[in-house]
Amino acid sequence: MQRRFAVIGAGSWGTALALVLARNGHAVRLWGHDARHMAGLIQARENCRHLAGFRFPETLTPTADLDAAMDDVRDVVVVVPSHAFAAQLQALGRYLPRDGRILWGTKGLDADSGGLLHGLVERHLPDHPMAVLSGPSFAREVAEELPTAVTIASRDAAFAADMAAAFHGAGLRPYTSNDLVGVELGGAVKNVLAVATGIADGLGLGANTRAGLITRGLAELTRLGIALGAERQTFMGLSGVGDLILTCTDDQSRNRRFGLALGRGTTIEQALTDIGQTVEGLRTAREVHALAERLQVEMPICEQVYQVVAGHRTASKALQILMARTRKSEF
Ligand SMILES: NC(=O)C1=CN([C@@H]2O[C@H](COP(=O)(O)OP(=O)(O)OC[C@H]3O[C@@H](n4cnc5c(N)ncnc54)[C@H](O)[C@@H]3O)[C@@H](O)[C@H]2O)C=CC1
Ligand SMILES: O=C(CO)COP(=O)(O)O
Repeated sequence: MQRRFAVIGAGSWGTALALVLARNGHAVRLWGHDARHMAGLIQARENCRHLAGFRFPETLTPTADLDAAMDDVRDVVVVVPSHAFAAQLQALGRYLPRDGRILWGTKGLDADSGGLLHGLVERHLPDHPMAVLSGPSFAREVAEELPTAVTIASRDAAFAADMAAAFHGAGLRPYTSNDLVGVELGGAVKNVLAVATGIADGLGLGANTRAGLITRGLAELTRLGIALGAERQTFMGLSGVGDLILTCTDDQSRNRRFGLALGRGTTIEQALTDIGQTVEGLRTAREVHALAERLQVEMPICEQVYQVVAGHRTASKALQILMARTRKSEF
């Protein structure tokens, strides 16, 4: 069934998700806060040009006007960076109808409380069905319709199934889950671990180091998840080990490239400027550090990433500390 969607956030991921929905025949309004960027998209559509190299579907309407984007819309897809998530939900509050439903593609934690993003949805848009879409999915590959599998998690199984049907197409296969916490957490923490593996590769360490960091990173992600009430098996799925492998091993990842730059001795500011896009892992490293401390969960790799990005430690010193930790049983 064709429906109307508002996609809020016209960066690479919001644009890719809007393309998926529009190609599936849904009427999609893509809203972005950057008026100049949106004017370019509107003009491209009017002139029947392409959107970031992709044919502009008839069903996709870009706009910088939130009133127009939200007019008569029930299903909202929020894809702004995590630092803007709370403010964006507040702005949406006055538009969302009583039966409105929210899905987000943002991967990160709440910048203020360090909590998961569903807590913000519960606070700002209470009593609306909500879901997160996460998993190994570089925006460009999704826009190119290269086969991609993701997870849509919601405590409302009917909503997850409905959203999975809306996004399902030639290039995107969504699975469903009821483990909202586990799926959200995997998407947030993998960014910190991608910075870690990037740092190691930037230092010129080998394939053994990378595989060790990914595996032990998965162990600490799982520990934190269980402390937060997630299900262990979620971390063996697409939003856990799947996204971890993708982001830690492929240079399309901005978080991995950020780590690579730090490992090679580039400053944080220069690395961010060179990447020129959202690097969630920087902020999330601080939030995971605080969360792990609060819950008394041992997360040595994330902790060392935090120490490096906070400027307390060099990358090579952080690696030395990890290797010298007290020996312990693997499981
Ligand atoms: N690019 C990707 O492959 C994927 C990204 N994500 C997640 O999606 C989220 C968005 O990332 P991208 O689209 O890739 O980032 P991006 O860097 O491509 O775009 C970010 C967009 O957010 C907008 N923005 C910045 N500050 C804002 C604010 N205060 N209010 C509203 N909009 C604001 C910018 O104008 C820009 O359009 C992140 O949490 C990221 O981790 C998730 C899966 C894949
Ligand atoms: O989340 C992503 C792929 O699943 C994108 O990762 P980066 O933000 O590191 O580019």
